[in-house]
Amino acid sequence: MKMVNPVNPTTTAAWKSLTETAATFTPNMRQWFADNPNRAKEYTRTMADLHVDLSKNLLTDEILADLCTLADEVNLRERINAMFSGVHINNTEDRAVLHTALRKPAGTELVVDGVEVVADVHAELEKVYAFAEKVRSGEWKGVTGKRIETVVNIGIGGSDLGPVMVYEALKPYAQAGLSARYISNIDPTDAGEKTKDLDPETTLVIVASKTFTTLETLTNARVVREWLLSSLRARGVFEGDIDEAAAVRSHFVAVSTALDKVAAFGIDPVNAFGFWNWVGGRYSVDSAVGTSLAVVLGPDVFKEFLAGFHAVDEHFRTTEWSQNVPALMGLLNVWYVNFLDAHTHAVLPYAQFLSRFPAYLQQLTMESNGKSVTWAGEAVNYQTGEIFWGEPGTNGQHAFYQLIHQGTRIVPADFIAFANPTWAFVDGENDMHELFLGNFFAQTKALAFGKTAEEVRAEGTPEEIVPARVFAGNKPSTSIMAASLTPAVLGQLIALYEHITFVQGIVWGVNSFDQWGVELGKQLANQLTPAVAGDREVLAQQDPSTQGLIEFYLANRVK
Ligand SMILES: O=P(O)(O)OC[C@H]1O[C@](O)(CO)[C@@H](O)[C@@H]1O
Repeated sequence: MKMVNPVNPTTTAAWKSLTETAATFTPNMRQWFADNPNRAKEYTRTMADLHVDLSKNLLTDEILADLCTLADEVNLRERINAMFSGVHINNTEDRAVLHTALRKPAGTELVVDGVEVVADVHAELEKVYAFAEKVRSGEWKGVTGKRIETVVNIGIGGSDLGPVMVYEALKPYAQAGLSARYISNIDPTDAGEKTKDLDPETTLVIVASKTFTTLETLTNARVVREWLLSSLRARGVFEGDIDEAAAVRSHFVAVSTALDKVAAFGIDPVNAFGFWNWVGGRYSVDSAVGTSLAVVLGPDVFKEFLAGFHAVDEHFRTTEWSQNVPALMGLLNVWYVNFLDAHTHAVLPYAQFLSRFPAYLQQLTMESNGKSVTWAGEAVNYQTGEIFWGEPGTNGQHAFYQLIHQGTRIVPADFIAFANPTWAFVDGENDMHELFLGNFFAQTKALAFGKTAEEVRAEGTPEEIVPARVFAGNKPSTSIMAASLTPAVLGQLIALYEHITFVQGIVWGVNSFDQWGVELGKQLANQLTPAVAGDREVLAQQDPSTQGLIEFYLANRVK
């Protein structure tokens, strides 16, 4: 089925109405909450295990109604159905977009391009789980007969950020005696630091790359293979019957859609786990790309994680807009970006274990929606994309929150918190988690309601510094809570943001599933590398700034 051209959102009735509303919009959260004691209840939604309070957003019933109309006017429902049914909505790569099929329960069906994909997904998952169990039980041994203690995942972008974020988030579920590390950067420091205290005999390397052509990943894989072989050589491992090929077979497995390239690298195709070109890299943590997680956290945890995604998929696919959490959050973001001139979006998890979640979301949202042409190839005449960023609370409170509270910009913020901590400590009389959550509740309250000049004066503040101590309030935030950070809840959170990203992409009419914007830099890096290695002819072809930088490098490099 051919993709229908997107609707230019600025031509819709809802867009016009929202533009009119924005022109005279003077938010007053204090008033809104005073006028309607049910506001919190009326703007709170439940989705699977998530409790989502939207009431501290710059939102009225009228705006909400217009946003829902906008969703209809840009045909969001049809687009959702197109994605879930396998239409090639990634039109610049002529691919279906089916990360939602990765978490469909076994036994359900989905035929795409003549193939029953759910059966394929589960066959591959079973392969990953069987391998994971072998490593976990000690049946899988290193070449010298020792059981595996450390799994090193080598990948970058979607083949790294998802697995490392989930590993950090769900660490308490790791099997005792097993841990994971993640090498991504082509900066030699990354591989150097991550291997320096590792025992090669108990290390298993997973090379994860959808394309198996990514410079960083293949370079790191070669370097780590050399580290492993040379360390084993130094221990005399290859002096008897064991050869180097056997060591690579025992210590290297791969995850890729390009299994031929995996074999060329020397990894036994039997130890390669596949996925499909209809899974975008940034949407792939729930495929075999999560093999490190299945090994260290276990297949049961991984299954629970996938079930979390699926619960949100079903909510998103079947729920009307006014109750549909990903749709509402995506539409709200459009309201902020296109009508209230917000440029960035903060994600502030009150959970140390979610420290990598903002970085994960940066790839998800910015690689997806950082586009300036529509999927029909037309230049857009409105803003797209949002700059996602953030750090766990409370750390951020002592760093950048100042700007969110009192700066001139509007920074919509998503707060994420859990009723139960992973670690419990008591400090004197105080339960530490209560202190922690007290801060979370306080921040969203301060942002919404601020502090007036009268309130500042009433505290005895000298008049000349009253203005500096006023908090304007009306700073938008969404609070997302769950009982605990479980595998299912984490799957729900990821799927929530995947679908928020989709909603925004549909309103903006962009293809959220290609990433041509990363290509030019890769091409130029290939062209420039000889100059960096000292090739004067290639150097002379560069622009003066690039030449100057490379000259500085050549003059200062100590080899
Ligand atoms: O898994 P691969 O093919 O190595 O790609 C890694 C990452 O590189 C990108 O293609 C960007 O360069 C991402 O989209 C992807 O997640």
